[in-house]
Amino acid sequence: MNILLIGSNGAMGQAVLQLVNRSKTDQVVLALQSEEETNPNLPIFNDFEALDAYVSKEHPVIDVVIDFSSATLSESVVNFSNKYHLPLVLATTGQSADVEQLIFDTAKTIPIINTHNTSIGVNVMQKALQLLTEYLYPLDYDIEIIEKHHRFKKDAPSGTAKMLFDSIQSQVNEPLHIQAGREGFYAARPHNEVGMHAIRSGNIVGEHTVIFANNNEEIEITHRANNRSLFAQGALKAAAYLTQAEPGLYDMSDVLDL
Ligand SMILES: NC(=O)C1=CN([C@@H]2O[C@H](COP(=O)(O)OP(=O)(O)OC[C@H]3O[C@@H](n4cnc5c(N)ncnc54)[C@H](O)[C@@H]3O)[C@@H](O)[C@H]2O)C=CC1
Ligand SMILES: O=C(O)C1=N[C@H](C(=O)O)C[C@H](O)C1
Repeated sequence: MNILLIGSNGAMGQAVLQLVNRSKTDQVVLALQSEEETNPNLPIFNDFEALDAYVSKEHPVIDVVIDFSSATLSESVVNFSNKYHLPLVLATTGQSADVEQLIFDTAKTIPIINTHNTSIGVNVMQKALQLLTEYLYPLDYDIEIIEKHHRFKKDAPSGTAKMLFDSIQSQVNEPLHIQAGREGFYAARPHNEVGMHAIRSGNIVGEHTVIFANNNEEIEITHRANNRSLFAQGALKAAAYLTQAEPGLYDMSDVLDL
């Protein structure tokens, strides 16, 4: 696969490059990042205007776009991919509702995976959460989500925490309310509240815990990412899947056949 990598010198961009460098079949052929860098083997751009000018003039062969950058770029990433009919793995987190709508609309013309977590573990954990919620929420168990990440993470709560919430909500017939952190004195916790707590510290790669508890017992289910290569591996799997896919909005359960 020929990959256009958005966010190439970031923590995740570097993890993707390391993995691709060991591959016999995949290569990053173009890159975009905010920092200037000259690489004789890889054209690197700092904005979409320059990237667009190059692509429209040189017509490089690109099979897929992988984006691990910033939510501030997502609109441009989606519009660029659409303009050149390129499948898109959108792995960046923190998009606004407007951009989510743009992603939904654009997936009518190109294949898109919009996922906040490309790991196998988190995607299987979502299935486990659905089962736990189905049985325990009606029995009055409280549900809380705790996520922990490195000090450089810009968005909170994490995209994965929101995905886990969506899995829980999918099994409940009433609207759940996200309570982002807690402070001060207020009335008792309503049953349909899901607390969401974001820890930022050191170089924690990424950890997500969901607690189900009543007066007598607690169940905790935790996913801990020990390194970033698992996210890069998932993104490459997703990219390969999209190169064979019709236009549409897909998720990792399609890629992993869950
Ligand atoms: N879906 C998943 O499995 C995962 C998603 N992520 C998400 O990926 C994103 C990136 O994470 P990290 O690599 O840790 O961040 P980072 O801060 O280390 O890297 C960000 C990259 O985006 C580029 N960038 C940012 N703003 C830009 C701009 N205005 N113009 C051009 N380039 C720009 C930077 O130059 C850098 O290359 C975050 O949204 C994070 O939440 C991270 C890990 C896994
Ligand atoms: O920013 C990160 O690092 C991560 N972001 C993703 C998220 O917001 O869920 C996934 C992973 O936990 C790492």
